[in-house]
Amino acid sequence: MDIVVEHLTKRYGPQKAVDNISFRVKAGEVLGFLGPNGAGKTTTMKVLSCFISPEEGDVKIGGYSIHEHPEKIKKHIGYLPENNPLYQDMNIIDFLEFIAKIHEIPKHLIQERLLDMVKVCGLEGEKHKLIRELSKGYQQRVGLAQALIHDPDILILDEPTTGLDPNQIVEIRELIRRIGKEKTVILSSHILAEVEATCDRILIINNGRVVVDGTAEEMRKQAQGNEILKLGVSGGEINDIFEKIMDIDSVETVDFIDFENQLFEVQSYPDMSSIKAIFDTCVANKFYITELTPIETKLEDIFRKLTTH
Ligand SMILES: Nc1ncnc2c1ncn2[C@@H]1O[C@H](COP(=O)(O)OP(=O)(O)OP(=O)(O)O)[C@@H](O)[C@H]1O
Repeated sequence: MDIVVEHLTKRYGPQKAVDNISFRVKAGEVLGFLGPNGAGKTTTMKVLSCFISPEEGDVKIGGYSIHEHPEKIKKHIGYLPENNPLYQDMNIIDFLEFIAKIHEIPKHLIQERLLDMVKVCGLEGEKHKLIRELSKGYQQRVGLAQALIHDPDILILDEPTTGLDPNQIVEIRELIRRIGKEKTVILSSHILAEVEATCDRILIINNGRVVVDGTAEEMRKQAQGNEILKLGVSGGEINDIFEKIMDIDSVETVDFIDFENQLFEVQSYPDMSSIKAIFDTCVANKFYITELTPIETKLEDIFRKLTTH
């Protein structure tokens, strides 16, 4: 099921929490919704899940508009809200049964669905425990199970790994990746590595507006520009090495990184690579290379550049 968001605006009083955003998610895609605190991620997810209405714009899910068919849309959406509110005094099975009834799953199918969810979300060992007795990671699994119980085509997960320890984070990410093979998923986070590890595509929002829409690879390419290399050279005097590298036609700048270890940062002219010429120059001058590695623009740097005011 495709999601089409068109010119969406949501205000809280005078503040535009979401400001004229448009994007699409194709069926089967896992989209990472990334932005700093207060960017408008939760607000957008609540609109998509039909919990709040926008002032302007529309969202079409499988062709249905949120304005005209919110009830139809809700049947196709599984939503895991931020902070995952659960009924603490129910055990897992009773809680999931309660949610299944809310979704009006036919009585004769409920038992099968419950067992399915317990299996998919890895809850077998804990299924008779009260929710308040569960670790945070297991509570998050219960949250995923409640979002999935009516077998929705679309899963909307608001910061699903917040508050988990590193092992739990890896487990929940793996679970999401597995689920993402069969469903369209939108996942919000303010952690870049998380989105990169789990998602096919990344949408960065800031101050309620979309600032980037693409794959991690595309973002890197866009920001990369010129080739930048970290170069270590020995077997010669440092200023001599500096000059010989600077003499290479494709080299635009050479900077010292570490004088003692003879490390340089070498930047080439646009669309040029200096790797072969550096190698040839070192051989011709009887220098030897101790290190030659491309310096990648970190996604964190791109994110910071795009989202700091
Ligand atoms: N119910 C509300 N009433 C008033 N303002 C709100 C309400 N909900 C959100 N806001 C404001 O709208 C803006 C966007 O909030 P939102 O929760 O959508 O951001 P977010 O990207 O999910 O942030 P976070 O990563 O911190 O959860 C914020 O400035 C927030 O204070």
